[in-house]
Parts: sequence; structure tokens; C-alpha cells
Amino acid sequence: MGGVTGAMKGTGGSMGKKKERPKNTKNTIIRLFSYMKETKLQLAGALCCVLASTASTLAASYMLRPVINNYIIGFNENGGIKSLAMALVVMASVYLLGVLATYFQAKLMLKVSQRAMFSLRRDLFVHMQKLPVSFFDMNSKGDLMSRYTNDVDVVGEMLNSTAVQLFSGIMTLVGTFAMMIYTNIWLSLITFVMAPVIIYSGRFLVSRSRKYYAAQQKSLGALNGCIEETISGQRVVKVFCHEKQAVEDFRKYNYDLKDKQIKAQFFGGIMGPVVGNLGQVNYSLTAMIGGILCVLKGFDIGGLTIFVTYARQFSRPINEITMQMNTIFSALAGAERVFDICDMEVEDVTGDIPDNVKGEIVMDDVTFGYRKDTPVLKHISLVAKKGQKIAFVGSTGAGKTTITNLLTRFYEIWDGRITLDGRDIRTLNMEELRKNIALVLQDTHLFTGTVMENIRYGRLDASDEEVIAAAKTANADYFIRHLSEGYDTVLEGDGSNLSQGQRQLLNIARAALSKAPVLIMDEATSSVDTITERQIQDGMDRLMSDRTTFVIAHRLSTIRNADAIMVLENGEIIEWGTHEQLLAMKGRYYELYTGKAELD
Ligand SMILES: Nc1ncnc2c1ncn2[C@@H]1O[C@H](COP(=O)(O)OP(=O)(O)OP(=O)(O)O)[C@@H](O)[C@H]1O
Repeated sequence: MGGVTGAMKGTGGSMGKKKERPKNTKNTIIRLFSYMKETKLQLAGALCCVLASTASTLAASYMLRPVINNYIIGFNENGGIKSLAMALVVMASVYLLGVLATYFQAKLMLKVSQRAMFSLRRDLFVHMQKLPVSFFDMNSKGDLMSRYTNDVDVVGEMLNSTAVQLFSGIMTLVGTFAMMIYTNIWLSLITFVMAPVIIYSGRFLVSRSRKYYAAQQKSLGALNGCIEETISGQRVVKVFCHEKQAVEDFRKYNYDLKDKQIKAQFFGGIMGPVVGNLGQVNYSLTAMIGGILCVLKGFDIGGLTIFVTYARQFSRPINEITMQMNTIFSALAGAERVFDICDMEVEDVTGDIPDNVKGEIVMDDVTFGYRKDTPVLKHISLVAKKGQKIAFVGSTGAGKTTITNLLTRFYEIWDGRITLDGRDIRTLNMEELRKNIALVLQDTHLFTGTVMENIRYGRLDASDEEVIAAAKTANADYFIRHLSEGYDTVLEGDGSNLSQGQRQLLNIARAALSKAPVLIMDEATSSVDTITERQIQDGMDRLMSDRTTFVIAHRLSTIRNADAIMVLENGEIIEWGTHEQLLAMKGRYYELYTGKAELD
């Protein structure tokens, strides 16, 4: 049932709009072949081995004819036991040759398929790194992960065994048929009539099961998504006592998958027996009519024996080919899902390399939305001179984070212009642009590695001394030295062995290490105690001095000294000015500030 398991593996979530069947089979196959270029010698070798093993099976079967006719029926006339033994040794040697060829073919194909999978994974990962942030917004983590696992795996499985089996199946089929015609053309007619019946019934069942496989793959994708979300949100699930609901959701997806799998596997499962039984019918008819020909027309016993052997062999490759079809289709669909990502448009990173960036940012009538026709920011204009501190305030969802996302070109604006030192950021080299902007976000992302390596993420060529200096600037040095291994302490699972405040301090240290003249900070001091908050604030203040800074403020008290405060509402700047100017205006900021003051 290689076809069935293969097809099951070839799942992995849907990209929403994508079908699970290969859309462009020819191109996908050609492209897959390009992944075998590096191992073309091994591939050629493997194909030669397939030919050798097919030929030896056919030849060894054929040898049975002289063995029976000459050395068994004509035992006494043709040299007795010695000749018979010799003939059997030759026959066994030919079989042995086939076994050896199969062994080498498997070995070679393993190299070919593993190398192709290696390159496929590499290309996928390298390309994924170049895709824009919006791509990651649109695709769930579980779905993307499954490209590396399920999809690449099923392609590997196909290259490793299925493709060879298909090739050998076709060769055996053609070879067997040729040998049958050669042995007795009249008897071949039976197979000639039966073959289309066998092939068509196999194809009918394949097309049926393929339809259900597509549904099954979609369901499996949904189930994977559900599991992934529940695992990554386990704390939230637990704290809101959502376990029952989670189990209920899971049960729904699980049932759905079960139903689809039963249908898909029913057709996949009966395919083998149906084709096999039709093959048996062919075999019996051949044996019967062959027997009659022996009696009435003098057809030799050896000829009849090898003919029925061929007739029985005949249905095996058909059976195999039809069974492999599902694996092949799901592997091709998997390969397409991988290629789909590899073909996605990458961020345009080319452009001028700015030097001596001062850090003056101007937004000129910028309009932007994440989804077509739904603008999130409308006609935003602002000027941030070198070293100035610009703060954004406003209710949740007003668009504060979105503005900062645009400065780093995580998303492309619809209209207007953003300039860095007077140059449109779209004309700048993306990497250089981002090198000039440091980010301190609310959700710190730490990678598996030491504290030192994590801070060095801010600037890869920084020396240990520079890293330590940055940690000192960020007020992180003290706590780091108190960790079990100091700067060499290994952080795991996104720094889950650190506190929220400590993670934030590392985040600031990272930004401090970067020499970027522009700094974007999403203030996140709400989740830490007052002492840590003071430390974080100090770290941030030191970081901000002589950098152009954009602060997304959650506490109005920390931005009183900002050069300009932008009050955002529904994607528009409704008020702007210094703290004093805004208070004097007695508008929205005044309301927010006095409301806060009362709370304080
Ligand atoms: N990746 C995204 N895809 C689609 N819509 C988004 C995305 N990110 C944000 N939005 C939408 O854009 C709007 C502005 O979001 P934004 O994150 O800029 O708000 P914010 O002012 O920073 O809010 P908060 O103070 O809660 O962080 C919201 O309506 C939000 O739903």
C-alpha cells in the first residue's frame, strides 16, 4: 500500500486557494529532474540497473522453456542430471544478476533522492528568507512547516522508490508483452484483450481515489493547523479553561479526516485486489487455452510454462503502476506546493546603498492598508529630524505599529512617499535600509543560543567587548552576570528561562549594539515591576540619545520630552505637537493625559 501511505504523507495544509492535485504535471516533473542534475550519473546508473534487473527476470523466466523441454522432458537424450544442473546454475546466475542490479539500484536511488531533498529544502528555506512579511501574515506556521516535512518527504519517497518502480513496471510490462508475443502470438491475444480491461479498471479506481485524496489532504491540513494552534497557545488554552472546547474542535477535525480517509483509502485499497484478480482471470484463461493448444496443436510444455509465468507477471506491473499513481500525484502536488513558494515574488532588495545616514525621516501623504480596499493609514505626513524623538499615541488599532512597519518596508505603501535623508526608501537597498533602523519590539524574539550570540544578533561583526558594552547601556549587564553561565548561558525555547523584563533588556541591548541612526521602540513596560521598568526606561533613554527615535507610547508619562507627539485615531493623525502644545489644545491628547493623570 505504498501509494496510500505516500499520499497520506503528502499532505500539509492548504494554501487556501491551492488545489491538492498537481496543476502543471509536466513542468513539475521537468523541474524535479533539475534537482537530480547533480546526481545524474547515479541516476543513469540506477536506470541501467533497473533495465538489467528487468531483463534478467525476463530472461531467467524464459530459460525455463529449454530447461523443461530439453533437460526435463528430454532428460535422457540431453546429458541427464549434469546438463540439467548446468542449466539450473545458469538460470540461478541470471536471477542473481537481477538481485544484484536491484541492490545497486536501491543504493544509487537513495543518493539521488536524498540529494534532491537536500537541495529542495535548501532552496525552500533560502527563498523563504527573501519573502516579504506579508507572506508570513497570510500563511500559518503549521502550514509552512509542513512544506519542509510532509511535502519534501513525499517527494523524496517518490524519487526513492516510486519513480523507479514505475520505470521498472513499464519496462517489465513492455518486456513481458514482447516475450509473450515471441513465445506464442495466439495466446498473447488473450492478454491483449485483457490488458485494456485491467488498465482501465485500474485507472478508474485511481481517478476515484485521487478525488478523495484531495479532500483528505485538505482535512489533514486543517487538523494540523488545529493541533499547532492548540500546542502553541497551550497556556492560553489552560488559563481560560478552554480544554473542553479545544478537544471539541479537535474532534470535529479528527472526524472529518477520518471520514475522508475512509473514502480515499477504500478506493486506494480495493485497487490492488481488483487489478490482481483481473490478472488471475487472465492467467487462468491463458493456462486453459494454452493447455488446449498443447494437446491439439503441439505447443511445447516448456513454452506453455513460461507463457503462464509471463501472464501472471503481466498484471503485477499494472497493479504496481496503478498503486504508485497516488503517491506520484501527491508527490507532484507536494513538489508544486514547494515550488509555489519558491516562485513567490521576493522582496525587491536591490537599490542604492546610502552612506553616512543621518537618520532624517519624512513621511509624505502616506496611505496604506494590509488588505485591498481597507486603508489602515490615511494621508500620514510627518517629519523626524536627525536625533528627534517622535511619539505615537492613540487607542488600540489606531495604526501606530503599522506606521513603524512601513519605515522598515515590511509592507509597501499604497500612496505617498517615505524618505530617509531625502531619498525615497523604495530606491534604497533593503538590507542597507534595515541596517539603519533598530527595532525594540514588544514581543522579544530570542533564538536558541547563548546570551552573547543573542545580543550579537544586533550586529554580527561586533566584538565581545562591544556586546558587553551594549548590555551595559541597556542595563542588562547586571542580570546577565548573575545568570548561571553569564554571557555564555544558553537560551532555549525563545528565552523561556528568562523573565519578561530580562528578555526586554536583551532586546534593548541588541538594539544598542546596532549602530542604526534610526530607532523604533514599542514601549512594553506594563508587564514588569517598577524597578525593572526604571532599568528598562534608563536603557531606552540612553539608546535614544542622538538617534532619530519613533516611540509607540503606552504610557504618556514617558514621552513628555518627545520633540513631537502624534495622536492617531482610525489611521489618521488628528493632533500633533509637543506635550505642552497638545495639552493647551485641550483635544484628544488632553483627554487621554488627564484621564491618565486621574488614574495615577
Ligand atoms: N498583519 C496585518 N494584517 C491585516 N491587518 C492588520 C495587520 N496588522 C494590523 N492590522 C490591522 O491594522 C490596524 C492597525 O493596527 P496597528 O497594529 O497598527 O494598531 P496599533 O495602533 O499599533 O494598536 P496597538 O496599540 O493595539 O498595538 C488594526 O485595525 C489591525 O487590525
